[in-house]
Amino acid sequence: MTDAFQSAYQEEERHLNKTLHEIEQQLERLRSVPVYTGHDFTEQLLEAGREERRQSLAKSQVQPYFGRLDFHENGKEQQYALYIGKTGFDREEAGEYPVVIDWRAPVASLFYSFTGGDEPASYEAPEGLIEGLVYLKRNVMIRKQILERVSDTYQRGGGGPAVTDEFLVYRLGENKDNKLRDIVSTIQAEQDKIIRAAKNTALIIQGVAGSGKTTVALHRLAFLLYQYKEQVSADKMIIFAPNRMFLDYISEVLPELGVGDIQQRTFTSWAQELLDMSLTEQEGADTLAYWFETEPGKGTRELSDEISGRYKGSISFMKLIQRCIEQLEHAALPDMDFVPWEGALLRKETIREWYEAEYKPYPLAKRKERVLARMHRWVEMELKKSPSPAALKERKKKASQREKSYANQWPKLEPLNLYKQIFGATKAPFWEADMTSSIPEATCSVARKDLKKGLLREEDLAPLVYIHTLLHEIEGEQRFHHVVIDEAQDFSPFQVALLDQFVQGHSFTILGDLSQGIHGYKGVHAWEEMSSWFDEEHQAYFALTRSYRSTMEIIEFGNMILDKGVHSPLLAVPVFRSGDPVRLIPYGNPGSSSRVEELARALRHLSQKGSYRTVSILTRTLQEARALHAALAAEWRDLNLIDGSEGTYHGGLSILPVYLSKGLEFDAVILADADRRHYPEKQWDARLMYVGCTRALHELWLMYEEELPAYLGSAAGEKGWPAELEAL
Ligand SMILES: Nc1ncnc2c1ncn2[C@@H]1O[C@H](COP(=O)(O)OP(=O)(O)OP(=O)(O)O)[C@@H](O)[C@H]1O
Repeated sequence: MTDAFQSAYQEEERHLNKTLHEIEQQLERLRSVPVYTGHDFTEQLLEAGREERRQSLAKSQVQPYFGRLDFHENGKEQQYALYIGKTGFDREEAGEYPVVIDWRAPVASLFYSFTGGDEPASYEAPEGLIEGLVYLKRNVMIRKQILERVSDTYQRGGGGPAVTDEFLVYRLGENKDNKLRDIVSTIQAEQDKIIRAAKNTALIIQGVAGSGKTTVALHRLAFLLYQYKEQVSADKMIIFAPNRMFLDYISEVLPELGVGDIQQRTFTSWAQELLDMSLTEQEGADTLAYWFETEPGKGTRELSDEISGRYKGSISFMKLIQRCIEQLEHAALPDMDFVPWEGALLRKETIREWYEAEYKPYPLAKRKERVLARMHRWVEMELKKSPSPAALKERKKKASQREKSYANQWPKLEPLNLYKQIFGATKAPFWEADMTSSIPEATCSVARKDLKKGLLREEDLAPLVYIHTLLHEIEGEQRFHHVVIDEAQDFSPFQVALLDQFVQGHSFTILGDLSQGIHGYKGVHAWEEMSSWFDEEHQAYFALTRSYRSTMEIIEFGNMILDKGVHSPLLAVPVFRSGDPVRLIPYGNPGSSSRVEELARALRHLSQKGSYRTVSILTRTLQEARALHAALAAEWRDLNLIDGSEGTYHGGLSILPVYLSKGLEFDAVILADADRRHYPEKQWDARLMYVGCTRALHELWLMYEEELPAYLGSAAGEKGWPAELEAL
């Protein structure tokens, strides 16, 4: 330990003790106030405030802060050491700065945006731009009140490189369990810009695998809740993610950041709830099986824009639906007078006047409701003119029947029914026949058959919800303050445009990676397909190119697949963290007779190695994952098979098909059957291979039969088993 380091450590230890003492004193004072349980509203509010502080201080007591920035603001007499933590708290007596500053506060942005250099640094405060000089940037790692590590990334006049990544590299080298974690202590400048971007913008973030997209989006939610507390509330924010297991995987980050109540859904479950209908569980599984469970040697199916998922997800289909509903609005009103009984007449011109002028601003279902209600009121007024009780009774009866039959003349305003009409699965009398002629014939005939059988697909949900919104109003409680879409490359432009109707101020965080777009049969192939929906001034595009998940060796290997297989220019820039070489191991090692035995051998080795907590075998298909799991289950009772139906990710040892591994990460990955037969040289197969390889944090082994795909030909990996296993 150098002297400088020792004195820094001692200084921080003293500061930590002082801070813990301050927290303890504040907590003691709060605890000494008896808890108020009475009915006085003001007292109740005060009690709620005290309880909030008690909880937040109790949290701070475990790890009060993680960073320090010494800053000399222009015009101030002296520099201050600003300590930054997950939650801030003030001194009880007035002071220049709080004891700990919340990481989301404007001044804390300096801690993230400052990347070294002796020039003045600045941050945007509510009162304007604040400038000054940074003297020290320090990471302080405290676990359970114990100071474990002090690491300076910048010291004014320190000579060496402006900012080193030593602390970041240390954090990235840790092993991972079954949950994604917060990164407040090491947020990077390019990530911080996204987290702090203005609320009312549709942010589209293209980020390479492992660039922190998911993590950054979650931190952004915590930031928006802090920065715009008056305008947004957690229960009005929603995260859309691909499946329930992924939602479970990311479920710890927000609570770690002190944020609760944010809705986390799949698009399917949200849409089904809104429509009050359900798809069969089987539908999702069938779609995945159709696209991914192909025979070895065949590779993924060919894609084109004629594919029904692509068409049904397009803005042109959305516009077609809009035109159909507009025509329906023109044609919906029955073209007839209303005669509740002989001798009484409500002229069609009068009814049309209500429908087309007075109720025009309302959506169709409401217009219909209003017209019928007004007609009923008119009937009641007319009934009052009845000459006798007997006539009144007779007229009432007739009027009621005729009101019913008049209402039946209106079209059924029911989304599924109208949707069927669009594809000709039932008669479509309310719009012109050529209205739907632009739907590709293949899409139309498949949809017609499906709908006649009562089969709905995931791709039908956005159109159905859209029809629902055109017919009915979007209720206040259905609106969002902010929407996050993770894995957005698998979303359609239609889905985004639909959600735009539900969110205020185009407030979106849309994140994904085109190179990982393995669901090309429904997702976007270029971000312009989505961004074109938003006006220039309502959108911003960010590209994250640094990858934090994997070692340099794995990232470089992934880049080769991107370049030669996916043909993507979006290569990843590694953080300088070196590890073991990527291994390329052909099956057929002498002494080992089968593929299963060799995969077992690899799993045995990696699961016993070091302190890896998560190791996975990725297969090309679910069928292969099932068979392998059955073969290995006797040796590993705790080996999890992930088949897409589960709601929880358990970590530990897993076997899963590669297409279900998206978004997850593992300390070590064994990519089974990484050969040409399983991954032919097609762009979509190369994407699957890319997704699989980029799941690994520290170690990646590819095992294969015969030949590797050509794009791995010049692979910068090491061939064969590691020396210690080779010798066995
Ligand atoms: N600034 C950072 N400091 C420390 N760790 C980071 C940082 N940014 C990202 N990470 C880590 O990198 C890993 C990848 O993050 P995340 O899953 O959010 O990336 P992603 O871009 O969504 O990945 P993918 O698209 O491959 O699923 C996680 O383990 C995350 O904790």
